[in-house]
Amino acid sequence: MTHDERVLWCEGVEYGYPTRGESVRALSGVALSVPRGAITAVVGPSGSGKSTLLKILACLERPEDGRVWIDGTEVTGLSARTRRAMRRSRIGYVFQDPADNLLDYLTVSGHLALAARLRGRDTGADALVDVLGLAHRAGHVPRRLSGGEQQRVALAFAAVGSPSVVVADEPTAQLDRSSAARVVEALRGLADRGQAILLATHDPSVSRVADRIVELVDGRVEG
Ligand SMILES: Nc1ncnc2c1ncn2[C@@H]1O[C@H](COP(=O)(O)OP(=O)(O)OP(=O)(O)O)[C@@H](O)[C@H]1O
Repeated sequence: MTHDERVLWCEGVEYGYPTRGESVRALSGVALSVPRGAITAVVGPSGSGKSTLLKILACLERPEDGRVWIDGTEVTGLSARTRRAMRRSRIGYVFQDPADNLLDYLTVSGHLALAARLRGRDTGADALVDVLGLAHRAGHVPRRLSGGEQQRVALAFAAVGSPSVVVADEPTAQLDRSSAARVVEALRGLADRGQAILLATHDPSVSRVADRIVELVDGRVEG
């Protein structure tokens, strides 16, 4: 990967969770780059640090040490307010549970309009609805949608306005096989349109379509 292709990267990331007595080391010296137009999958055993790494890269947590860059800006030292603004405009985040991603009272189109307003741009919202196979669901609220459709709405919400990166933590974990397959297709469609995607997964059907695999073991990148 050339340096021009990467939109998000980190070096020397360290993180530990304070617990009574001693801290649980979750990440040690992690370096990673995420290029545009590709799916980067973080894989590894349960507890290896995948979710922690995604939260740090998405500016939801600060690392204890190490640095993170988004579009060439080093974000670890920025104020909480600037980090929030960075997150809103440059990062789309998809949580594992569809219920955590959507608002009960908003339709699919309502979600896309809200995402465009929050991000300050609405480029491609209509095309996203098509790419993600949601056109026939535009007027529906989440409870009228299947879990897989809800995750595709969450992906659309995350991708409106083409943020620098869409980050998805185990996006298929709560889905059956065929719904998961549609979500995987949707992720591929977004990447093929140039979107950078970073995800964590246990699901081989997801890691199979990834362009790059990063394996974490005990908080370190393998290999
Ligand atoms: N809030 C917390 N307090 C204390 N320890 C935590 C906390 N969250 C995570 N950890 C620990 O940090 C390590 C990394 O956890 P993390 O959730 O990042 O792993 P993961 O690879 O995403 O796991 P999974 O695949 O099970 O979701 C684990 O040892 C975990 O027990």
